[in-house]
Amino acid sequence: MSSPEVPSPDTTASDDIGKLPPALRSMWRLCRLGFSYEPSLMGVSFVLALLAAVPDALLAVWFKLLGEGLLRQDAALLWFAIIALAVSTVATWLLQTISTRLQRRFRDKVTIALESHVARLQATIATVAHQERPEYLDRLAVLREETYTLDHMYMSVFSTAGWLVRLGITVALLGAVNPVLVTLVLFAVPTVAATSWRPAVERTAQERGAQSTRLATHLYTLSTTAAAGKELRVLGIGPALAGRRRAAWETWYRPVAKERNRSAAWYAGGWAIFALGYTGAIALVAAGPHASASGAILVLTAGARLSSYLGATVGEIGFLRGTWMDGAQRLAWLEHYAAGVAQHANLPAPERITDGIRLEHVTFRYPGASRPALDDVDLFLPAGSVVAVVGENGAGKSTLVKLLAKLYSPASGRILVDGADLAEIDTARWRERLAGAFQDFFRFEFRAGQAVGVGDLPRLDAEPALAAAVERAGAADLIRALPSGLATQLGPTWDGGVDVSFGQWQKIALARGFMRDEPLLVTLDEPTAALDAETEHQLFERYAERAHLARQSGSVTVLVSHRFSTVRMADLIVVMDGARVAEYGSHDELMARNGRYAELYRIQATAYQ
Ligand SMILES: Nc1ncnc2c1ncn2[C@@H]1O[C@H](COP(=O)(O)OP(=O)(O)OP(=O)(O)O)[C@@H](O)[C@H]1O
Repeated sequence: MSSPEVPSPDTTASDDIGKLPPALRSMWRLCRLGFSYEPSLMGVSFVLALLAAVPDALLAVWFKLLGEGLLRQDAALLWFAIIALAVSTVATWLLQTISTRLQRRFRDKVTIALESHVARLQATIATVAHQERPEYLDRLAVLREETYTLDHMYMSVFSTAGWLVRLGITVALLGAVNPVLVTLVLFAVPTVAATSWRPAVERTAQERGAQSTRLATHLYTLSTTAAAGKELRVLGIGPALAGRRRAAWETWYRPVAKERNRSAAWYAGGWAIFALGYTGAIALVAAGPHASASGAILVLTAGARLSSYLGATVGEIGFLRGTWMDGAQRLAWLEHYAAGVAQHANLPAPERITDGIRLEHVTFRYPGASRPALDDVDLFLPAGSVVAVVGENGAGKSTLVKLLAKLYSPASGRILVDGADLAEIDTARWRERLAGAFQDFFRFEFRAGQAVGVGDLPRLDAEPALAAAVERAGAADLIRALPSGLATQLGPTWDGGVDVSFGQWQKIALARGFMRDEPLLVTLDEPTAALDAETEHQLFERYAERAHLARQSGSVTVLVSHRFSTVRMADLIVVMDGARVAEYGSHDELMARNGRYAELYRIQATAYQ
């Protein structure tokens, strides 16, 4: 089955992340998505939910006949009513039970499919802005919570359809006693309106405070996890953090509670109106012009059921309005955003780099930032070279690396790979040819071999490749010292898991970055900051040597480091200053120029003497 079309958000919105896409189309799309995962289970569950409603709603008729049989002393009618009551009750129970079991199965299967869909979307969006910008994070934080409840949506749709069938039959029965009774439905309108309006109002208040909830969750994680444990205790800021968490939660909760109280008052008012109508209906049938005992029995039973059916229907509609509509809209927005970011780049990555990577007037500003992180950068990174990037904190070094990895696109200017615009090269294929490691690496708590192997997924368990990567990263001693070598589980919270030091985690990250054999670009963004200067120096000496031997592959290595002893062995050194390239050249050239590099180099050399 083809994937349902994704509704596009309202791009006329002034807010630059765009409004959520239209509600109905998003909800319909989510239904079709569920159907595309499990068509038969969904179809059968739906039909059974409708069928189960019929005998349940007919109970009022059998009660009426029972009353009539008793009043008329009609044994045949009495027995018919009794058998019909029994059959209806058993049929309702049986159909309901089968339907619920099937719905659960459907729900379990769809849950995992939907969660995987959302996770895949977020993890594969080509750029990282959605994981760094507060507006995106707030929108996605709500979606992440809702993903766990989206599966309830399908159950709720089935139930709502069942309740509507019950309502339809009940209203028809009431109409048969006295057509005026159909107007009872009108008395339910305020309740239905209040119920469907309620979640939207509450949701808006929740989203307005989403940043405070994120802060509260962040502070809770800080207070309860090991990562921040030491600092927290040494600084003695635990109680202050707990206080701030409480305050952040209150900031979120106060307006939400206010909205909840306001909408609850409207809701209660709606129900009071229905109660008035119901009382009037009973009075009309029991004491009106054509009063009859059996009519009164039917109105009493059907009317009472009407109110419970209505309660259930509006409850489901309220849930659907809240979760289905909102979740569906957010999901459709995420899909649309992912498709938009996918950039229709279809050039393949080159087999090898023959000339080099050229940055032409590249300017980039982070969304919301007042000044550019890269400003009119012109640079040539020759094929087969090791290029070191140095500069003060915030000079734009990591940003340069992020642009080369296509995690962001330049606002203006171009990055050319052997003359081909990087923007035109398919992002996934470019990334397949990247390797490297970052200072803010991730600790993959897998088996050590897999924590390295994910650096080149097709060779996840390929022992020779793992051993080579470990050797390149200078991590062989570390792996040997682990109780089961590459098979050792990392992370103390897992069964038999071991913890390793920060520097050792960094070596594992580095080995992961060295998994790919023939990358076009290797980005090493301070990947050895946790290692001592001597170890880093030896590591890069070996690395640079190997990079020079493999020069003919054309691979370009970009190394960001603050250690000039490491930097000096690079073929080309780029000095960044205030988002611009201040100078570049080899170590000897830059020393001879006696500029910024020479000054920084001497300061560090003196400090180490
Ligand atoms: N995700 C982001 N959102 C907004 N601004 C950012 C983001 N990342 C970096 N910046 C800003 O962009 C500028 C360049 O940052 P970048 O991380 O490239 O510097 P850097 O030279 O790598 O610094 P360091 O040596 O400290 O790692 C800085 O002013 C920084 O505050």
